[in-house]
Amino acid sequence: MAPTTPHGAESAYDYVIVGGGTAGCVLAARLSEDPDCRVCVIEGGPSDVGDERILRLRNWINLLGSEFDYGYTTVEQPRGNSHILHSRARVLGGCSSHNTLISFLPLPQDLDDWVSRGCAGWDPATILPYRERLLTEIVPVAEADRNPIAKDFVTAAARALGVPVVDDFNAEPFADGAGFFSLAYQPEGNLRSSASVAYLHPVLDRPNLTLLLETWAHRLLTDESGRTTRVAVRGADGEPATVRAERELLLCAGAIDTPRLLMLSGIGPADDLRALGIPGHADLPGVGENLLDHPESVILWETAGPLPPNSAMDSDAGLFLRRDKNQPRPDLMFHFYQVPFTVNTERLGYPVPQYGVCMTPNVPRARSTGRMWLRSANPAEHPALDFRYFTDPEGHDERTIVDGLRVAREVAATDPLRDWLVREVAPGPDVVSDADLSEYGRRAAHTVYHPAGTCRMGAPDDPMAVCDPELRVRGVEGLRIVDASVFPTMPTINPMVTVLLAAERAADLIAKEQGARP
Ligand SMILES: Cc1cc2nc3c(=O)[nH]c(=O)nc-3n(C[C@H](O)[C@H](O)[C@H](O)COP(=O)(O)OP(=O)(O)OC[C@H]3O[C@@H](n4cnc5c(N)ncnc54)[C@H](O)[C@@H]3O)c2cc1C
Repeated sequence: MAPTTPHGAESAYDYVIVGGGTAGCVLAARLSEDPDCRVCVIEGGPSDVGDERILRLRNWINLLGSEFDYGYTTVEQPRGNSHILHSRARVLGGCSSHNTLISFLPLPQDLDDWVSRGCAGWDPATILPYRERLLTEIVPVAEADRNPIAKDFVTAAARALGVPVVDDFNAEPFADGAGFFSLAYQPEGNLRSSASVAYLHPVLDRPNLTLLLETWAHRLLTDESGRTTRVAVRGADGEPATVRAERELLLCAGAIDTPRLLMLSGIGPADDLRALGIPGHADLPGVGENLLDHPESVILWETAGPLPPNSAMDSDAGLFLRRDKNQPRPDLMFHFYQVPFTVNTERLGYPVPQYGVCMTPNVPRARSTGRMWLRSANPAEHPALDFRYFTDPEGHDERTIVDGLRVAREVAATDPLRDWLVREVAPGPDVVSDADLSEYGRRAAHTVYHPAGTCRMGAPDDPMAVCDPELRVRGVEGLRIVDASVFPTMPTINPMVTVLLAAERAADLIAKEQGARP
């Protein structure tokens, strides 16, 4: 932890937010509602304002691996796929400017899990009412975007599996069901209602809100009193500078970059950091641990010809299933893609059909957890990510994928979906045994792009908790984390709305604490 100011100017604000992503945009908008409160956002990527490539939801797939993607890779995954590109958005709005904007409230039991992990104040009765505050426009996929084959997938899934057709997954907690998703978008024009569009665009002219774009935070610094309130950045012009928070520094850099920044600043597992020559500031062994994700696999069919063209973002419908009917929550989830997603099957040698669809069964509450760590003290070097996919000793995650591939075939064999499909391309009808389905499913696996948990919150006596339930970093004064890294466990559903709710709550926690100060 370098206590000195690097070359370049130091500017000061009340709150400094590192990362203008999903959570960062919410916090920036909420904290700057008070005109006397000076808020600065440090964002590594460019603005999304007026950029059609970002703002048009259906272009999301073209952003994968683009200039707007940090493009993390993993260490070898002996039981999974070592070739996954872990996309993380480099643009204002963060992953909400890149993702498919599927919007689910967390299920009440997902939040109960957090409370049982020592996260007081994150119970459903406290958190779910924040939905009323969300500024993102969340609506079920519009009728005009409902492709006939996706409709037939929903009908076939409900018929084959005996689950209800769900009109609005956010109307009430659900146990299982098939249906079109709700998306944070404006169907007219296919425009994103990302955290950036919904929260920041309307308030960009606030004089008390400063955005430092294309600016990379690479180390946290202490001030004269020992509080961690300053951050060393490299600006768009390549020049070093320092930004100081007079009230609090808020880390919103996401589940990969928040722990990365902490570790580069000497906040993390002390022995590991010392071995890299990084002076220790706070020994927090949980930083980088508990790397969570939703792993998925893929099953691919060729269709007779081109499909009707309408869609919101090519994966508009899905399915939740309970294999264990004694449980209140689904334990298997599917996205239905009306395009062939072949990035992993092609690498395994399967043909790429000109016209096709796929289903991607995923593991909603995976039991394999991973970790990430720094490879060196060089802030430019990507950290090592080890998701340890499919390594849980009970084999739960692998079993879920095998069951998912079989369930997918049942749905595909059911009217009215059946008539659209010419043949199963991958893994192909000859792959039927548990062992063969597992081998294929794990090698063709992908991520649903939901890393979380790497700075988890927890009870004061939990040695692996990085922050307390009010999101303050333990043993480090002046620093709070607000992003997907604080999740103690993975919610069953796609997590963006959970991040938005967490950021709304964080804004309240910060305001309350500020109000309590003399
Ligand atoms: C392709 C894709 C599809 C997805 N689809 C869905 C979906 O449909 N529904 C859903 O619920 N979830 C989806 N997700 C996941 C969801 O988008 C994320 O979980 C969520 O947006 C994470 O929010 P966050 O605030 O934690 O981080 P982010 O939104 O990633 O924000 C982090 C921000 O910090 C900035 N940053 C990072 N490091 C630094 C630094 N050192 N200095 C300055 N700035 C920095 C980044 O540029 C970024 O803007 C998807 C994700 C991806 C990538």
